[in-house]
Amino acid sequence: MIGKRVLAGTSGAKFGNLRFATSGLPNFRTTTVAAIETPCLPNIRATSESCLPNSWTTRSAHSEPACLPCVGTTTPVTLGTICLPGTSETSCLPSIGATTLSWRTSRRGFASYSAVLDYGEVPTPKGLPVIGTTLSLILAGGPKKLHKYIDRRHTELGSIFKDNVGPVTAVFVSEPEEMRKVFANEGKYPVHIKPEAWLVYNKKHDCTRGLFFMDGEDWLTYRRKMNRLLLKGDLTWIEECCEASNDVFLEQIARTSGQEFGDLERRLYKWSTDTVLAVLMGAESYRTNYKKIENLATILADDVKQVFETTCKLQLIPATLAEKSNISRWKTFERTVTRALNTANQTLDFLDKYVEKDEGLLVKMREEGIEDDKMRTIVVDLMLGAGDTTSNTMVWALYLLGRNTEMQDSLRKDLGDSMLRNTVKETLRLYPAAPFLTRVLPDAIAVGGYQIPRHTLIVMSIYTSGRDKRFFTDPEEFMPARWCRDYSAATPLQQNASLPFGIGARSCVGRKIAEAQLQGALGRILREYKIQLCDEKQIEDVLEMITKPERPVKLTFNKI
Ligand code: HEM
Repeated sequence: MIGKRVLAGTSGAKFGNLRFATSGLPNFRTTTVAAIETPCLPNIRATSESCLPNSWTTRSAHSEPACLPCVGTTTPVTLGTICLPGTSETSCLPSIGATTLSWRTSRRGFASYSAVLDYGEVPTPKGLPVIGTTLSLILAGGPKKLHKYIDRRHTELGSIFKDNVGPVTAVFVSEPEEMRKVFANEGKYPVHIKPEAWLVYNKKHDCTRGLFFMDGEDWLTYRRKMNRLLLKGDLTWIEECCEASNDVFLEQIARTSGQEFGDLERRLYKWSTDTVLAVLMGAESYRTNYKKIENLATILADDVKQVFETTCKLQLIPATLAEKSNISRWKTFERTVTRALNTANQTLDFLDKYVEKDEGLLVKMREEGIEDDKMRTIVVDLMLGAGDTTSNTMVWALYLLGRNTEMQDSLRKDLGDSMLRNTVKETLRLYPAAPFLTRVLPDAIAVGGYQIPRHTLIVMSIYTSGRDKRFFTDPEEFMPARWCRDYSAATPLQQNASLPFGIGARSCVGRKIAEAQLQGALGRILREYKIQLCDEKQIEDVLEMITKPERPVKLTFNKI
């Protein structure tokens, strides 16, 4: 009579390794007892048509919600005994992975039971002892293909599974609602994972770093201040700064119009660096002094690119080991980071001299009461961190548009803000710069029907959720129009399925800068030029810290 005990029990009552959360129970004491006594879950489907008093819905971690038909009888029926792990009939629930069992009666409304399975039940790929599934990852193409490997695992094991990636065990989640739940439970000081090589460097050189590396109260204090400056209120000033750096970029395009726009990636790093410098100085100071800072901006952009490349080369080796054995890759990385930090510091001193008006982020940060040393730390990190994501997103946008000249034509006919926003959104859906977002939660949480202990590394598979065909028809297709408000498929679930900037308190603080920069530049390029790829062959995406094209994109801007 476990069912009865469940009904009479309270929400969260635990039986064996199952926990039941209940809702609406008082109404169901009599009618549903019999039904609740019955469900050996795998049998529900088989017997429902003839036996269940009303309509049932089962939702499992692995299957779509399925509504079992109403059979029009109101007589409670006992089908058997509930199967619970730890009782004599133990095998049913874990095998189906059911998480919620809910039912509806004509007179009494709705109630549901959630069965939360133990952490040990989280689906796990078969792996070898000690090395876990590392071998499978290597066979799938290694860390560069990690996002594809994880995507395949989701297809195989469902929207939640546990895997060892190298020495780390992580729970991967791809269901939008469950990802939201993780963010909603991230606590006051959300914790994300930082690249190990950087942590080792910071420790060795006693180097304090910006927002991405901060934690606890220190992070919250400065994050709130930066939110006020970069995400809230009237942000037209940011658009003006982006316009100023886009002018420089568009001039370069004009000079090379009709020929291959060589060194695309490097030039886009420079464009992203210019944008950050313009934001720091303010649009007018940047325009007036651009020539004076141009050389330093070029050196900084190249340094940032190299930091990124040398960090990627350390991806395969545990950084602590690389540092201890002082291998040449570590030495190169260390040298490159030190140089980039010096260049960024030097650039900041230089910029400060040329801020002429009461404008720009440097002035605003001082007004916000951010102390000079803290400002330096935060700003230097913005210079080092912002280049990769925006430049790379621009490469993908140009590639996707270049492959689809008809799309370019149709966008040109309706080049309003919303279409440009949709184009950036769609680019990031297909190629999210960060294909995984990480959180380590302060408390245990039920995700996807499993109890995840506190401090477990939870990885949100943004790449997989953004290509989920339940939310995006023809998910591999580049279709900016799918984000139009009147497009029938644009649902809140879609919004949650594509989270390139993350969500919640620790989401990207530079989002408005990135969007203004990308939308502004794409609008001007599309208005004035046709983007033509030099090589039409499809380019695969690889993971090198961010989702990148596996070979350089080559293209020409042809004046319209
Ligand atoms: C397309 C461009 C960009 C994308 C896709 C992107 C994406 C992200 C993501 C996914 C995070 C981590 C969120 C998390 O852990 O939940 C993040 C954090 C961050 N981003 Fe961006 N970003 C972009 C551009 C920028 C730019 C232009 C800046 C600055 C000018 C910037 C500054 C930061 C900072 C400082 C953090 C750390 C925030 C914190 O830990 O509080 N990002 N970004």
